[in-house]
Amino acid sequence: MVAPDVSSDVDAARTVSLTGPGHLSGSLRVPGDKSISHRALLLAGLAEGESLITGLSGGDDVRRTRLALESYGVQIEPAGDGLRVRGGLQDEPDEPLDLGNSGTATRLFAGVCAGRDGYAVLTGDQYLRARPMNRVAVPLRAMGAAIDGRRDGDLLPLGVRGGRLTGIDYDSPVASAQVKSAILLAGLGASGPTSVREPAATRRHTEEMLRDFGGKVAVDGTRVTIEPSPLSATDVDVPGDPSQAAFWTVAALIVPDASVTVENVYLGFGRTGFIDVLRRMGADIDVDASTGLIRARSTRLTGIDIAGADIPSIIDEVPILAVAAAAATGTTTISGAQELRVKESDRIASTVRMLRAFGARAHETEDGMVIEGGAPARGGVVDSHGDHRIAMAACVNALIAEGTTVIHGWDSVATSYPGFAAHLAALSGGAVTLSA
Ligand SMILES: O=C(O)C1=C[C@@H](OP(=O)(O)O)[C@@H](O)[C@H](O)C1
Ligand SMILES: C=C(OP(=O)(O)O)C(=O)O
Repeated sequence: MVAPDVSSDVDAARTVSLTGPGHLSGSLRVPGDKSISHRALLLAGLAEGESLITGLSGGDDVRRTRLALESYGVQIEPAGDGLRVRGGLQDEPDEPLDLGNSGTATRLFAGVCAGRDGYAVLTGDQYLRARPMNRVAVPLRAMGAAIDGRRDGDLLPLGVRGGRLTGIDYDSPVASAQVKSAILLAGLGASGPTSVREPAATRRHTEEMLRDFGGKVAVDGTRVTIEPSPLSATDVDVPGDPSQAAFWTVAALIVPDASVTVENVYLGFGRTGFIDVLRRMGADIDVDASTGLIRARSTRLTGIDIAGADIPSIIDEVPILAVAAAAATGTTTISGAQELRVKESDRIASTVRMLRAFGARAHETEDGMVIEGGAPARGGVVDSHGDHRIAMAACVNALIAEGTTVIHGWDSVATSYPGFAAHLAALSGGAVTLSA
């Protein structure tokens, strides 16, 4: 069994190379779920009392949430394998909040800052500073917060002057758990109830965990309502990240004679769409929901159509599913995925470019891509465009490519999965290693 978060020197390398084809077998645990880690720390910070949070993602994104809470005066200390968080935020942070590469941390903190009677500045790295923030700023302004930023208030750095919010009933134009979460967090301290309705159901971590911390949350279909309520401390043990398990699942399916088991994975609502999609492609995958186990074995995959309704539950898995599609027989069409254009990179463009670097036949459409599977993969040169998921997807594709693959921008992987390279080395029995 390979443990989560085994860092290696290669994690910090700007450029790596590896040579396929590789062999793959064994079992592992992936890092703690990133979405749940952000929320566990944040809600513990907002709650009255001390919470012990274990199993956290060791990636830089979650570290940014911890640092932002500390800027708000929250006491956070190591305790065994976890962190002990003593809840209680000051009205305003002592310094600008630098959220690094994390869209989730930024949007969730926008909601927290809006609910506090103080001033906060939110910023991040060059990729985050290009991502849209009006999707959260618009509803938070409607609740009474004053929010401004570059490009008509849409881009970081954002200045937020919060406090004295009024509850709203908001119809979100975008299916986004980050938008939903920002509004619910702001609603915690508003006068009156706050509701948000999404156009399609997204991951439910915020509403589920708010309840665990004593929040008054009601869910009616795709509409969530929060009553202003104090939170009280509770311990959280974060399960493994399904979005990271997806890389090893696809690797096991496309590498000949492979079998990989991932244990202790979160398999709750809105996160297992990649398993459904892969099964529709013919994949041999076993799931044991009671232990969070996913086992995948080499399978001949077939191309399918992946459309709008599938997208929210695979929103972060499209780059690795595209690798599976390129290895499949037949054509895969992905549509209704325009949200991918505003992730860490434009993931429609960067995924298609990555596939083409391996000799695959793929092209962009406005809201997705078309991949004609079956072309033999040959090693190529890939640029991650600063996007961890493109770098990891390229690494998996390299396992079935003839020759050497070079990946520029590998260091982005540390935002979510330090130790990915060590896990690959262990699963391949030392046969595939990344060289810096
Ligand atoms: O709420 C969350 O934790 C996340 C929601 C998704 O973003 P959107 O809400 O922008 O779709 C996802 O892409 C991101 O990695 C994590
Ligand atoms: C989109 C992602 O994260 P975030 O929006 O938090 O930067 C991701 O991890 O794929």
